[in-house]
Amino acid sequence: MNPEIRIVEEKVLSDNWYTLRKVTFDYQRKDGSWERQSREAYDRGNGAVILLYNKERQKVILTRQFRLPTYTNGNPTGMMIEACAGLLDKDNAEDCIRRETEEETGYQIREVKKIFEAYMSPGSVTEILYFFVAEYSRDMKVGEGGGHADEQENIEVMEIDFEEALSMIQRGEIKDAKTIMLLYHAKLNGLM
Ligand SMILES: Nc1nc2c(ncn2[C@@H]2O[C@H](COP(=O)(O)OP(=O)(O)O[C@H]3O[C@H](CO)[C@@H](O)[C@H](O)[C@@H]3O)[C@@H](O)[C@H]2O)c(=O)[nH]1
Ligand SMILES: [Mg+2]
Repeated sequence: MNPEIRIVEEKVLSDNWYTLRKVTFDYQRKDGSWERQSREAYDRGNGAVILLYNKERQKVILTRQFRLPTYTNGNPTGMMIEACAGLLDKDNAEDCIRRETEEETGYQIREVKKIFEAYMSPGSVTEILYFFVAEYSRDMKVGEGGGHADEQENIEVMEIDFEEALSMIQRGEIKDAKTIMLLYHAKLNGLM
């Protein structure tokens, strides 16, 4: 699709849980000459994330869970506060986020609104993430949430004041990019 790129070889380096590939390609420079490059790309599929908000009570629903990669890189407890999110299976992003919301938070939401999509780590991870927002209310609570027990998710559900969530970003207590993007989107667009 891009005439300035020619894929030469794709080699799977690891396919234990997700797939790590080394891709060798020729890249045409501005002066017309070609140079050979290779890059590793980690493919763990695509995902969807959602901010649940209640305008009347000025609250948002977030989750807290252990994230091993952060534990190996400077997060002393490994715990992360994040908006509810999940990987897409074969379903579309909207069905995925409804299902994931009920599994992780226990809320059965109605209207969801897609706000944008973003590559979260374009130099190394293939994933594109679909961003949603939805209003929730107490009567939509149909279960405890917590995630899939057989997937060992152990997700804690938190209901937090919107302004407090924004302060938690400033204090470094919320350090997850997708969650920061959603909270700032809500602030910037007057969702609350
Ligand atoms: N056994 C095993 N399980 C794994 C491994 N990697 C992930 N899992 C499990 O696979 C499940 C994936 O859960 P989801 O809720 O579908 O995805 P997520 O991890 O919350 O993904 C969301 O957050 C990611 C990090 O920000 C995003 O990258 C992703 O797009 C999405 O938003 C979790 O139970 C997780 O523990 C692994 O290497 N081994
Ligand atoms: Mg999840």
